[in-house]
Amino acid sequence: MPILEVKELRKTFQTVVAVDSISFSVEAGEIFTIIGPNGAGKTTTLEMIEGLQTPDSGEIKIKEMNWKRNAEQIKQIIGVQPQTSALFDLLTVYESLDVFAGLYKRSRPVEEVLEFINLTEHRNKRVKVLSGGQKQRLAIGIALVNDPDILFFDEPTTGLDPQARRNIWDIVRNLKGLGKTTILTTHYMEEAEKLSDRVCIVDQGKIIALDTPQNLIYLLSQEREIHLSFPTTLKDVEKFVDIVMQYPGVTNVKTELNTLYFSTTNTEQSLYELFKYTTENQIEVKQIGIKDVSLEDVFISYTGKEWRD
Ligand SMILES: Nc1ncnc2c1ncn2[C@@H]1O[C@H](COP(=O)(O)OP(=O)(O)OP(=O)(O)O)[C@@H](O)[C@H]1O
Repeated sequence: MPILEVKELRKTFQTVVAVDSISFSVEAGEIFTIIGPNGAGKTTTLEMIEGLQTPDSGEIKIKEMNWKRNAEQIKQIIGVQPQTSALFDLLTVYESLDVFAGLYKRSRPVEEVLEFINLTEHRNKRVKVLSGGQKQRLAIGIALVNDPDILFFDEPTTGLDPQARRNIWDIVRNLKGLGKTTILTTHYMEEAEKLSDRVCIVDQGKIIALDTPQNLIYLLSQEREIHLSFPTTLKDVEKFVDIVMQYPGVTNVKTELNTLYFSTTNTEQSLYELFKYTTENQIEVKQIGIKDVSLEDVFISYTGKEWRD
């Protein structure tokens, strides 16, 4: 049974349709990422699930409960990361966690949360002197104080440098290790690809694709772009191009200086044939490159437009 089910969720603001009939379900223990460009409807979707906004229509079930009937029980089992701007500058890290822990019936010891978000050594620092990454980790800590089953993080890594971003990824992965479910939003394709079990791509309030990152990429295309460089200019270039064209699945063969480029839907067989040929003809290969399809290519393929990060 899914831990979260969302059916036909819809929300409009005056003339803007922010969320347009969105449905999905999330299994316990998943890292589920909602990704989309600015204004796609990610925050509105998340806030409706968190009970912070009321949908115009649609259904939200969290562990078979709903906000109308079971608001108090739901609040005990979810954790929502606040915006870092909502933290109190003058409180220390420890005090910030302690204040929030006091709001719940069941809470985790603050020391444990500090350890989990790797802020133990900064426990007595005031919020205002923390770095951006430390503030985000503290905000995640606040979401953890009631030891929730489901966590909601809205763009937890926006604006952070690569190392600070990776520290947040580690926390999310550790939460998965504890069996927690995390639903997060992001602008970063790489983050969705590396971190998530499943990715829901939204654009203009609608889901345009939902699957594991691997499947999304695989379904789009099995085609790869391959290039091979040689130490010297190839002899009989035209003959070579003709031979490569005959390999199964190969299209778009071209050469430029000492490099051969082609696309193939059968990477393994094409490379096997190619290396057989270069070996038999004693052609030395200097470098080989294979370009993978990324989630960004998936977005462009579904929407026909560039990803606006
Ligand atoms: N309170 C509001 N009043 C009016 N329009 C709103 C309100 N909240 C959101 N919108 C509009 O709804 C649409 C979806 O906004 P939302 O914040 O959910 O998108 P988002 O994907 O989270 O974007 P971002 O990545 O920029 O945070 C946008 O067009 C936005 O301008």
